[in-house]
Amino acid sequence: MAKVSILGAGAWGTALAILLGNNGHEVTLWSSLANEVDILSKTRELKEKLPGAKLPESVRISDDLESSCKEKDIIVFAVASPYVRQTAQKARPYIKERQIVVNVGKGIEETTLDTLTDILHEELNNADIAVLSGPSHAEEVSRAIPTTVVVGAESKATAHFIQDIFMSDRFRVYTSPDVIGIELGGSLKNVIALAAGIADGLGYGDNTKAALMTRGIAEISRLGIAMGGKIETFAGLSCVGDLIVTCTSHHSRNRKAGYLIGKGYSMDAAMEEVKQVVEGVYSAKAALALSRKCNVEMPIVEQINQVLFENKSPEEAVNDLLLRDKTREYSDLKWEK
Ligand SMILES: NC(=O)c1ccc[n+]([C@@H]2O[C@H](COP(=O)([O-])OP(=O)(O)OC[C@H]3O[C@@H](n4cnc5c(N)ncnc54)[C@H](O)[C@@H]3O)[C@@H](O)[C@H]2O)c1
Ligand SMILES: O=P(O)(O)OC[C@H](O)CO
Repeated sequence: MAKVSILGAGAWGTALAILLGNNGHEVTLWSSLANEVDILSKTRELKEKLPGAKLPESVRISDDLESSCKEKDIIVFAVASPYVRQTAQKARPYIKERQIVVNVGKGIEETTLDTLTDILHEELNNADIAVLSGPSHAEEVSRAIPTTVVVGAESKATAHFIQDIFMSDRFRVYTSPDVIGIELGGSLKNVIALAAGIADGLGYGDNTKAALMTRGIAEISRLGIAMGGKIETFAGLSCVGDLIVTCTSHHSRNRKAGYLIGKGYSMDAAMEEVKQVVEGVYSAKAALALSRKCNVEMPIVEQINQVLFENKSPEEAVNDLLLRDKTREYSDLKWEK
């Protein structure tokens, strides 16, 4: 049995608390949001986000960061990306040397272009930072629906330690040394999921969505490899796997926001309607900035930015994608004659 603390009691933090509590670990679930602490303490359930999924009795709910961080084997960051840095700054005094910290959020900071593990490295010096990611909607994990994810860590020992703690007969965990590849796949797929949702909202078909998903993977892989990620990771759970689930699932917040934009909502109105964090909106500008910094072409990411932030109509964005200059599918593949 391990002592685990989860910082962030939204849908994902709560689903992981259910998983880890049922795995027999001593779990503390912390939130800075009084309404989350209140509702979970009173009802043991996040009724609006995960109806019917009860926390095991053993899970402790807390609003006290010091006791939540002290003497833990693992601290899990399940915080929406815009709040990761401030949460890490608040937790810093209570984090011990070489503390294992696992990021389970997905995003890139707009102002610094840092991944969430980069932020944790900067704010929690000397902690042992890892990432857990993959196709894993909280609505399904909280109901023990079979799910697979990957954990990335700098050392094999840390990856295996985290794997053992999270793994159950319904939650299979693979390991990988490619932390940056896992982070980028998980964050950038949200931007492509917005595009897939927009195509659905416009009433386009399966062909259009398959095109966006496949060319989206090409864009993510190009950037990811330029930033040091490994090609295999972009064909794995944290990229292709998560892209499939996010672009096709009725649970996806990113796909739903895109769908509403395709139906004519403004970005702000769509985010308001979804009511939960839409990470792709926060990562879209960062993805565009990274593509320019690394000199990597990302036409879908460019069009999504114009739709979100420059009032371009989604129909015009689709036309501009289809009418780009003719090109090869993969520039590395060349003819012999
Ligand atoms: N929901 C899912 O199914 C799921 C699955 C896998 C990964 N994720 C990722 O995990 C992260 C958390 O997702 P979630 O659905 O639990 O998000 P959420 O919107 O429910 O928020 C999670 C936590 O973020 C913090 N937070 C949110 N708003 C805040 C505010 N205004 N001020 C301070 N802190 C605030 C709180 O600690 C909150 O508990 C995201 O990056 C998401 O992409 C989500
Ligand atoms: O519901 P979404 O679109 O925020 O996606 C959540 C997770 O990333 C799915 O693995």
